[in-house]
This record gives sequence, structure tokens and C-alpha cells, in this order.
Amino acid sequence: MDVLQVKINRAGYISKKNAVSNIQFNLNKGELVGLIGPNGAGKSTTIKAITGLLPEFEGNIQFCGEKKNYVYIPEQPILYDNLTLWEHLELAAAAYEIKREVFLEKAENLLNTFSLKEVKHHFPSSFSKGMQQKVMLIVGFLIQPDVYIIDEPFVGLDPRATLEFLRFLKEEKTREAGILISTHQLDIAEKICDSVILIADGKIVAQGSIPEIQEKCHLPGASLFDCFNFILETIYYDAK
Ligand SMILES: Nc1ncnc2c1ncn2[C@@H]1O[C@H](COP(=O)(O)OP(=O)(O)OP(=O)(O)O)[C@@H](O)[C@H]1O
Repeated sequence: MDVLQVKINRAGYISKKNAVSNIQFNLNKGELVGLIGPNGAGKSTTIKAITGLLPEFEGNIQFCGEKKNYVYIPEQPILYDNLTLWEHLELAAAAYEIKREVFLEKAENLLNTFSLKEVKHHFPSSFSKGMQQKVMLIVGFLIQPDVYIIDEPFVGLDPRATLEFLRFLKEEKTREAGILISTHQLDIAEKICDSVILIADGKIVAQGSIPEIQEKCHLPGASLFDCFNFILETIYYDAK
């Protein structure tokens, strides 16, 4: 069963109205889909189109899980200057009506796991980028939505935080949340994604499970990195 249905006829910005076009895919319960593609391909634009953040949009986006909600974690953390880390968590708990005991247990566990317990009464505006990103992830995992949409999660995270993050993603998949991640970390994507969508020049150029992508490239057993480069070279070669 789908938790998200995406049909973007076209979407973009005032100065670039068709930054992406004809992007269509569904996200199933418990499925992890990776959005990959070169710089400027349209990954963030696709994510912003799904989350309703673009001035130019034609298409249809349906969140169709049980709660019909989602958590969006942007590439650049967005946090309140005048709230402490703990107050951010309290705010999320209040907004999503999380029961007090459940909230306290989950919040402490997440702070421990992501090594932020010591700074829970500090202001995230004084944190490093990676620490701020962890705050955004903790808020997301606290809410436990039907769908996670996460733009480039791996860049600021240290190896330990990456491991914990992947462990939480796995748990959330088991809970049947759908997860959409954009990333350049193809070695990680290859390990964790049920399917990937390769975007280039604002369009989907390949889509499917890793074995399906390998088959499309006639490169059985090849890494996603090699398939990615093969597909892009073929496209740009053909276009010349
Ligand atoms: N605010 C904006 N206004 C106008 N054009 C934009 C804006 N943001 C992005 N674009 C353009 O839209 C296209 C897609 O950009 P997007 O940020 O979606 O790429 P991306 O795949 O996320 O790239 P990266 O891997 O570098 O983060 C690019 O041509 C980019 O120049």
C-alpha cells in the first residue's frame, strides 16, 4: 500500500519554471527510496515540490498513509534561535500530541543515542552543522510520521551518528513508514535503498531496484556508483 503518490508534471522557481518535469513515483509502506543524480539535477526541487514549497507547481501529491503526515528534514537545518534543544522537542511533542511518558522516554533515548544529552538545555543556534542536523533528525524520529523526506542526511553526520541514523531508519521501515532520501552517498544508498530514482536535467532517467538498474546498464553486480556514471555517460553521449 502506498503512503505517498507523486506526480509532478512540472515544478520550479519564478526564474526557472520547469526545473523538474514528468517526475512520477509511489512510495510504499516500509519502503526506502533514494533520489540520486548529479549536482543541479533536481533532487532538492523534487523534494520541495512534494512538500509544497515551490512557487511553480503542476501535478498531484497525495499523502495516503494512516495519519497522512510527513516529516521533512531539509539539507540546511531550520531551528528556532530562541528555543533550547529540549524546548524544540517539547514543541514537537505538543504539536503532535505525544503522550508525556512516551515523549520523555523517547526523547531521552534519542538524545542519548545521538550524543546530545549533555547539551539538551543549550540553544541549537550555537551547535555545529552536524549537531543541528541531529536535532532535526531527533525531532523527526520523535514524531514517527507515515513518511520521512530527508534531503542529504549523511553529509554532516559523523560515522557513529550515521550508524545510529541508519538503525533508526531500519526501525521506522519495520514500523512501515515510507522513507524518501536524496543523497550523493551512493555506497550507502546501494546498501539501504529498496529502489532508487536517478534524476538528470530535471527528469527521471532510470528508476528501480539495484538489480533492475544493473540490468538496465547491462552491468550485473556492478556498484551503484558505476551504474550511475554509465547511465549519465550514455545519456550525455547520446545527446551530443
Ligand atoms: N531558488 C532557486 N531559484 C532558481 N533556480 C533554482 C533555485 N534552486 C535551484 N534552482 C535550479 O533548479 C535546478 C535543480 O536544482 P536542485 O537544487 O533541485 O538540484 P539538486 O539535484 O538538489 O542538486 P545538488 O546535488 O547540487 O544539491 C538547478 O538548475 C538549479 O540551478
